[in-house]
Amino acid sequence: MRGGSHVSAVTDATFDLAAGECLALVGESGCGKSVLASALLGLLPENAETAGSALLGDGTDLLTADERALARTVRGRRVGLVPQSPAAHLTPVRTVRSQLEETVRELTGVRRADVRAAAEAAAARAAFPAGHLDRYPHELSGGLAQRAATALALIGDAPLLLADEPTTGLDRDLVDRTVDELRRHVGDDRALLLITHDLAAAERIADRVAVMYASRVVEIADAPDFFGARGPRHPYARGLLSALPEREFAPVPGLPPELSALPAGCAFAARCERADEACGAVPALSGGAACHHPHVDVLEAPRA
Ligand SMILES: Nc1ncnc2c1ncn2[C@@H]1O[C@H](COP(=O)(O)OP(=O)(O)OP(=O)(O)O)[C@@H](O)[C@H]1O
Ligand code: NI
Repeated sequence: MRGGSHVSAVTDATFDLAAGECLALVGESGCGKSVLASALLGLLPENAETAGSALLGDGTDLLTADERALARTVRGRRVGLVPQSPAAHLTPVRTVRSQLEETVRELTGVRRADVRAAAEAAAARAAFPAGHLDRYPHELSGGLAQRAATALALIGDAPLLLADEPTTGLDRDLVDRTVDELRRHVGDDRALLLITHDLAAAERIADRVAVMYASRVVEIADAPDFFGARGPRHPYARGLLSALPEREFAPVPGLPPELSALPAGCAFAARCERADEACGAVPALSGGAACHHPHVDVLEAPRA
């Protein structure tokens, strides 16, 4: 892509997401999480190549649907997005109130007389202070822009909501409040894909966890298993969890490979104490982990 080189940003990502469910997608910076979200919105750059499919419940394939259909019937309506860089998604020349009201008019059947109140209610859901509604995006802190973007994304009540790092720049209380609100959005009949670095936020609201490493989904697990005594199966996922301050606070040694120069076999092998010659071949995702030597024991040091 950039400079003519080819980046495999997402490979072998297979998962499903049912109504009523929250899946947290976690993994280090640059592993391909946001590219995956872009693919699910039909927002990949023109020169991107895709293979496979990303199906909505009615069979619409988000990877092949034409741009007009995506813009008219999918984005915002059936697939909502809390973008990773909200500042870039807010319209610079319009106040937050005016953007919220426009989205209410576009995506809901609210009567004209009630648009203002509906916009204010959306702001309140995302803990965006009413006193800042008449500000322009450049007058907002990062955390406030984040909350404005979350408020906008909640308005359409989309059956699938993608939240790409929705808690960046928020302190712990607001993180909890924001993810709880996103979880409420799911209810019984909507789904949430929460992309996050914040494993505590994932533990708080996710039903399942998908771990991405160097463009691949390397583990999918039920959240209570993943965070509980059983622990993750994949050595990388175990390492991510152990790196948490409230656990062992020991980072995974080494760095992930460049996605433009992925090794032939398991991309984690170079950092993995379990690696052997079997790892020269890419492991398939089976039994919840893409690993030749998954952990089958329980975590040695369960949480205090
Ligand atoms: N438009 C693009 N052109 C070329 N490469 C890109 C493009 N967008 C993303 N990439 C590359 O794809 C890879 C995955 O990027 P992505 O933004 O999905 O990572 P991420 O997991 O979301 O990271 P972060 O946690 O930092 O947001 C990176 O190597 C990035 O440089
Ligand atoms: Ni990202």
